[in-house]
Amino acid sequence: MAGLAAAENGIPGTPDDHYTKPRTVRTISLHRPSHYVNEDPSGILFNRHFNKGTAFSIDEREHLHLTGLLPGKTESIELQVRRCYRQFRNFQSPMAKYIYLSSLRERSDTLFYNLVLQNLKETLPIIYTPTVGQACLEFGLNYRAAEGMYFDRDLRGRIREALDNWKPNMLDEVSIIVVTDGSRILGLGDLGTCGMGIPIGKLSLYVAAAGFHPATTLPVVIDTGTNNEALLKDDFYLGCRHERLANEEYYPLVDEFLMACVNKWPNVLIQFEDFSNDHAFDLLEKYRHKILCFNDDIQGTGAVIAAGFLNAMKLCKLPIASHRIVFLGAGAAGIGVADQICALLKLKHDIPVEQARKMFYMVDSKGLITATRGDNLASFKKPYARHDITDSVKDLLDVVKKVLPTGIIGLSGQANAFNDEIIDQMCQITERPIIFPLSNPTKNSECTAEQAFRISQSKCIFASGSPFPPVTVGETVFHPSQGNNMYIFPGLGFGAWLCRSKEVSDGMIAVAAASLADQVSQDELDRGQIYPPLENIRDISAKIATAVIEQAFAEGHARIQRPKDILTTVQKNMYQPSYLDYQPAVSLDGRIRLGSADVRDMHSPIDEAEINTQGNHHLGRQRLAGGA
Ligand SMILES: NC(=O)C1=CN([C@@H]2O[C@H](COP(=O)(O)OP(=O)(O)OC[C@H]3O[C@@H](n4cnc5c(N)ncnc54)[C@H](OP(=O)(O)O)[C@@H]3O)[C@@H](O)[C@H]2O)C=CC1
Ligand SMILES: CC(=O)C(=O)O
Ligand SMILES: [Mg+2]
Repeated sequence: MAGLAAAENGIPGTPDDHYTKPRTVRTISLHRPSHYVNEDPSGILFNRHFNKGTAFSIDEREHLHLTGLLPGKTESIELQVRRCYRQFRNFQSPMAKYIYLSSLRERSDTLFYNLVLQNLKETLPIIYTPTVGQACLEFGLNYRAAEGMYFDRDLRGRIREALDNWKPNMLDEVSIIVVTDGSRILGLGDLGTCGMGIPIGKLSLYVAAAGFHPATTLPVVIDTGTNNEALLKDDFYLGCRHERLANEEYYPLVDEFLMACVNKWPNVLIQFEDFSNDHAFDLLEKYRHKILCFNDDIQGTGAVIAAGFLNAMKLCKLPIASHRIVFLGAGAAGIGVADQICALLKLKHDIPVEQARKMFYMVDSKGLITATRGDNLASFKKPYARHDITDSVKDLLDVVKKVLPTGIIGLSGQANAFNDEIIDQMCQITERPIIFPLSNPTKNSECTAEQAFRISQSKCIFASGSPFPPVTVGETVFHPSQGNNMYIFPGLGFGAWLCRSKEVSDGMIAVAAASLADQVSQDELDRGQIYPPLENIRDISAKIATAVIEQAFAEGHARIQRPKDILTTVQKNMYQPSYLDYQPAVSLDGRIRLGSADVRDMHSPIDEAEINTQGNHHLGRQRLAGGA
């Protein structure tokens, strides 16, 4: 107790001191335990960022006034994780597992992220696609605890004020926001406020895969209504009960939200997620050069699939110019992917964008997109309208027969659209067809991995949006690749945020894609893998973040001093889920001192902030100090 008080009172560095001696850093770990000691002794047991549960040592229990509140045995985190894993395994259904993991995250993010990172293969399909889709569908029914923030038209004019309520940790700092309006959740359509599961899930990946600190993440739903009749009639639906706002009300609400966020947290990265394409492209265009933001469905997906496609082309062994690719789905993701493939071919092979575009044949709900189709084409589709085909082709099989593609990419949300006949047709056209059914969740996938490998006699080069189990054909077991934006957005976002980039530029996205593509070894390629193993996601993200930061410097967007070794700096700044040590000041002092402040912001007000170079539990702290 005395030790904690001493730490609180001055060593090493009071808030004032911080500004004059920027290389000493104070962290929340010094502030918060004493807060609990002084004001709410047992509160630390209920704070997800600080709770250690049975891992509190006897000394800590004394210091923190927890004596008697826990069973006598002090446990290691390893044992705690083993128990959690057993509990996790005991739940039978994916939804029960999802609810269990959500409650674990509410109890202790350290335990949650240890469990997730040690068991990625089992936990990712629960916290992310496909189970997160079901969690969204059941969001109202399963709602348990407040998480994230909601903004609706009744808050117009007061959003900035409402943001001040976001102090889940008494820490007034947010580094990353994932925001949706719930209008296109995975391939499940308009789920209104139930879409909150997606920002929560994506942010869990930002922490697990890239190392954002969980206490600085904020999931948001802008509740602009829903046109989902079933939800509007559902007693448990938690959103506003009105149809979706017309643009006159919609845009001012979203604009106010974005401006309020940037005003409150000038360094924040904002990721747009699952906005329907009538707003997604416009919002991105309006804000991409003004604030640090990107749209994951358009740009993140684009980069991931471009990387996988580049590797798939290596396996096909066809000249690049001979590829013809049919897209089923010409929405946010379809167009985003086509754009990023063009960008990557330019970067890696110097192929002009206009030439690369000619590879693509886009099919939407009305059929093949041609310049003469006669409908009012959305502006984002126009660059891909075919000028060389004038007849109307509606059916996908007919498109395949006409175009004779070397690959088909599904981003339509239409389950089973790649039926046996279509896959068979692809196999007659080319030796190794590229088959990417990328729609999520699993039940919306355009085909299954089993179908694709069976019908193509394992010749296809396959990637799906949601994970499929291994497929055995004859004696051989194939491990289907997962082409999901989760490979890119954590590293892209972390790199952009860490170097305090002014924007997420096209160049930064292209190098992120190139970095991902380059991380697949020849051995993995030979086994048909077009993405690196997901188990290495932290290393993958660190390398992507490094490439992104290099590019941000090259383009003049970065606003920190250039670190000597960018990869090391990235790695040092990644949150590691380990417990804080709540010992008296002497040991705290040793643990928190900043080794070398090689990442420093160069302008006010950020220039007062430490970007921590020890990673782990330390947060940017200018707000803590009551600063700017
Ligand atoms: N693997 C991954 O990482 C990602 C996967 N996705 C998945 O991609 C899917 C689409 O997402 P997104 O692009 O944002 O959605 P959009 O609504 O923007 O686009 C959907 C597209 O599919 C077309 N479409 C709908 N029904 C049919 C049909 N019956 N036949 C042919 N085309 C059809 C639409 O046509 P029209 O334009 O005429 O309406 C539209 O072009 C979702 O399932 C989503 O989960 C998305 C992002 C990332
Ligand atoms: C993965 C993703 O972002 C989507 O399906 O929308
Ligand atoms: Mg999405």
